[in-house]
Amino acid sequence: MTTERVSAPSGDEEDPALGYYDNEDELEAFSAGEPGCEDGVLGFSHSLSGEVKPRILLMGLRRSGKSSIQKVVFHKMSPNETLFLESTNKICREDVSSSSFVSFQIWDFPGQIDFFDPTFDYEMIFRGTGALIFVIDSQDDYVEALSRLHLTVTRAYKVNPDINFEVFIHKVDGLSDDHKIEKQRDIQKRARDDLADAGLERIHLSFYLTSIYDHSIFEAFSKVVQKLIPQLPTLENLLNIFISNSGIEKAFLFDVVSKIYIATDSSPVDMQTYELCCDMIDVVIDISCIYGLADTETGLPYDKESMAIIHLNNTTVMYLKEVTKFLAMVCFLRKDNFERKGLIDYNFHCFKQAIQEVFDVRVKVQQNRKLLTNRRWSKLSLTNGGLNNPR
Ligand SMILES: Nc1nc2c(ncn2[C@@H]2O[C@H](COP(=O)(O)OP(=O)(O)OP(=O)(O)O)[C@@H](O)[C@H]2O)c(=O)[nH]1
Repeated sequence: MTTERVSAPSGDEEDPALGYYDNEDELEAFSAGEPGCEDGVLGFSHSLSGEVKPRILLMGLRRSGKSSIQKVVFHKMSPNETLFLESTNKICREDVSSSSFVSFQIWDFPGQIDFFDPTFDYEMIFRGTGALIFVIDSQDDYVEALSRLHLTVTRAYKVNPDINFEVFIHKVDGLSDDHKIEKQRDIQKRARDDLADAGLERIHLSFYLTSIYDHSIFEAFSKVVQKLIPQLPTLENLLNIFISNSGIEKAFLFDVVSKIYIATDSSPVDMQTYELCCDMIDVVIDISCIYGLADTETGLPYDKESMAIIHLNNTTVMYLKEVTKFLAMVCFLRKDNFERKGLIDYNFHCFKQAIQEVFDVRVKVQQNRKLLTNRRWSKLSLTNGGLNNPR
C-alpha cells in the first residue's frame, strides 16, 4: 500500500457510491480555523480534483495510542519504536491509497485539542467522515475517556448520522483474558448507558479489543475499512463462489502492505487463521524484499508471478496468489483438495477477471466524476472571465 502525505485534498463531488461529500469552501474554512496545521500535511489549496476518499478519524485522549496505531498499521513501524513517538500537536492527514478498493484518508487528531473550540469547524470534519475511531487506553482510568467519547459521538451524530462509530479498547496486551472481557463489558455498558440516558440509543457503537503488540489492531482496522468499501457484498459473493467451486475452506483478500483484509467469504473468521495469513504475507514480502526486484511503480517486490504454498503440519495447505499489484488472495484448503491445483488455478483466473471488472466500473465512475468537475470549473471560469480557473 502506498501511503503518502498529500498537500492537495480530494474532490468535492458527492459520491453516489460512498455518500461522502467534500467541499472546498468548507475545507478552507477549516484550514483557516486550525492555525496549527502544517502545509503539506493539511494544505487545502485545491480540492476540486480527483477522487473522494472516505475519511477515517482517529480520536481519543492524549497518549491513548492513536499515532502508534497509524504508524504500526500503515508505516510498518515496529511496536517498540512507538515508545519514542512524540505527542501529536497538529492534525495530521494522510492518504492511504493502495487500490480502488482500499483508498481512504486518515486524520490523526492531537489528544489535547479543544475539539469544540468555536474556531474549529467540526461540522465540516464530520460531514465528510466515514468512520470515527475513538481510542480508549484500557490501562488507564477511562472515566474521562468515556465522557469524551460521549461528547464526540453525540456531536458527530448530529452532523452526520451515517458515520460508523468504532471504539478501540486499546493497549489490552497488559491484561489477562478475563480482565479484557470484563473491561470490554464495563466500557460497553457505560458508553451505551450514557447514550440511552441522552435518548440516543439509536447510535450504534462497535467495540474492539486492540493492541499494537499483536494482530488485533490489524484485524480491527480491517473491519473498520471493510465497512467503507461499497463493493464488499460483491467481493464476498465472488469469494463464496470461488471457494465452493474449488474445494477451499477459507479465502481472504488481503492488502499486502497493511495486512488489512478487505474481504473474506461468509464463513466465520478466527483469529488464528488471520494471524497465519499475516505471517505468510510477511514471509513472502520479506523474502521478496531480500532476494527480489522491486516494481518500479509500486516500490514493492510483488508482481504477477508472486505466489507461495505452505504445507502446515495438520494436512492443511495455505495458498497465496497475487490478485492485483496491491492485493493478494490467501486460501486455506485440505491437502487432498490441493491435488486439483489446475482447477483451483483456473477458478482463480476467473475470480481475478471478475475482480478486474468490479475495478473497471469504479474507475469509470471516478472518471465521469472528474469530467463533471472539470466541466463545472470551466463553466465557472467562463462566468468569471477565466479568473477562477484553479489550474
Ligand atoms: N502497551 C501498549 N502501549 C501502547 C500501545 N499503543 C500505543 N502504546 C504506547 O502509548 C504511548 C502513547 O502513544 P501515542 O501513539 O503517542 O499516543 P497518541 O494518542 O497519539 O498521543 P497524542 O499524540 O499525545 O494524542 C506510546 O508510548 C506507545 O508506545 C499498545 O497497544 N500497548
